[in-house]
Formats: sequence, C-alpha cells, structure tokens
Amino acid sequence: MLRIEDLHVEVGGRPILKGVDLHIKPGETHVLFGPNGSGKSTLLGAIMGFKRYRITGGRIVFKGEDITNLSVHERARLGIGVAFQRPPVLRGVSLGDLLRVTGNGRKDIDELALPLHLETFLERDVNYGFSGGEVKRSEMLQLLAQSPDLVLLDEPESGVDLENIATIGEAINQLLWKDGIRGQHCSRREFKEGRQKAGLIITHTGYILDYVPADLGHVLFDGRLSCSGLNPRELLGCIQKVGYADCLHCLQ
Ligand SMILES: Nc1ncnc2c1ncn2[C@@H]1O[C@H](COP(=O)(O)OP(=O)(O)OP(=O)(O)O)[C@@H](O)[C@H]1O
Repeated sequence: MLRIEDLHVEVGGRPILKGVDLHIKPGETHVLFGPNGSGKSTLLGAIMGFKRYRITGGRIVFKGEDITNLSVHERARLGIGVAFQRPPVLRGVSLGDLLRVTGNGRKDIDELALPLHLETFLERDVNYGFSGGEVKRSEMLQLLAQSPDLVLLDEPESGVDLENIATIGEAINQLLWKDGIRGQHCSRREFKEGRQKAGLIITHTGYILDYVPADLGHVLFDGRLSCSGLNPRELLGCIQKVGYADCLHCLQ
C-alpha cells in the first residue's frame, strides 16, 4: 500500500530524514518509535504532503502511484488520512460541518460521534476550547468520517486518560479493520483476512499497543529507520532496557 524509497526531507533548511525506506502492505499496522526530535512527525508530514516538509530526494508510492509531488488534498482523496500530534484550532468551522465535508456528505455523523462521546461537540468550533483528550477523540472522529485506507497517527494516546485510551483504541481498530470484524474477538486468520487498511502509528509509551494489535515496529534514529521490521512490543521492551543509543549499532 505504501512504499517509501530513500526519502530525504528538509525542514526549515535542515536535513531531518536522510534516507528512509519503508514498506507497508495492505492490512498491516506499523509502529514508529524514536527519540524526541528524531523526525517521526516529519515522516508523517512528508507522507501527507505538507509543504513545510521539503522532499529533497527519494520517492513515496501509494497504491502503486508515485505521490511524491501530489498536493495534500490529492493524497487525501487517494485515501491517506492523518491525526496530528497537536491539531490546530479552526475558529468559525464547526466540527459537524468539517465532518460533513471530510466525510463527503455521509449521513451517519451523529452515529460516529456517539462512541467517542462527541455527540454534543458537533456544533462547536473544531478543537476550540477542547481538552487535550477531547482533541484526540475529535481527530479520531475526523478520520472515521474520512475513512482513509492508510491511517497515519501521531501519538494518538498522548494526554489521554486511561479510560479514553480504550475509546481511542476502539476507534483505531474501527479505522483499520473491515466492518464487522471487532478487535481482539476474532481469530488470527479472520484478523488477517478482515483487515484491508493500513496504519502507521507513532507512540512513545506504547500504551496504545494494549488496545491496537500491530504487526511491525521501527525506530527512527539519526534520520533513518533502524531495527526495522521487529515485533513492536519486543522493540519497545528493548528500547526500555537499553535506550535509543544502541539503535546506532543497528543502522547499516
Ligand atoms: N522550521 C524548522 N526549522 C528547523 N528545524 C525544525 C523546524 N521545524 C522542525 N524542526 C526540527 O525538526 C526535527 C524533527 O521534528 P519532528 O517533529 O519531526 O520530531 P519528532 O520525532 O516527531 O519529535 P517528538 O517525539 O518530540 O514529537 C526537530 O529537531 C525540530 O526542532
């Protein structure tokens, strides 16, 4: 679904990504770890096509199409969606109106909002006065309305209380899995066959992995991916044990 080849990205004239290679197949959920400032959000921003992330080398292929030079809205139309680490406030735009636009006129907005406890937020300006956890749930709701094929999540659990992490986890599972297949209740075979979407999740703590099964983990370190393709939980355990400095040894 997503193939990134030798990606180089600059931010504010500074090289941040220095040759990232990543392949995410349909149905796979990948997890991205890495120290603060290593470029995780930069990678998500570059995949989504935000202008401040200047691609200076390499390419991004999505569903077989080279999207390296496409605009954000073209990428969104092709099926890429992102939940920001720190989403912006949109004054003068109600959450309900935004959902009707991103959801292409879908009629079940109230229904989508219910499990996220956002049914009373639809008339409010997007994220204006929302608490940290409400902002994160609002991001999930926007993605559910858009229903992208590739879901990019930047620290979906940060600032969210323990009960609401479960709610966010449910929403992510709904985003990543086929209708009717529900989280931990299906067999591994159903799980594989039922999933038709793909995800890339940034997390520091790994709390979200208690709710969302993930296939492969990577560490972004010194502008490149290290320790790629390992089990995300094992990778997290390793990071907790030896820290990120050891990732240097794993870089080819
Ligand atoms: N306009 C800019 N000019 C120079 N450097 C910038 C600019 N914008 C971002 N950066 C730098 O790019 C680097 C990567 O930032 P990014 O947000 O991608 O890191 P991250 O891995 O997501 O970090 P965190 O875990 O703290 O969220 C940081 O060192 C940041 O300061």
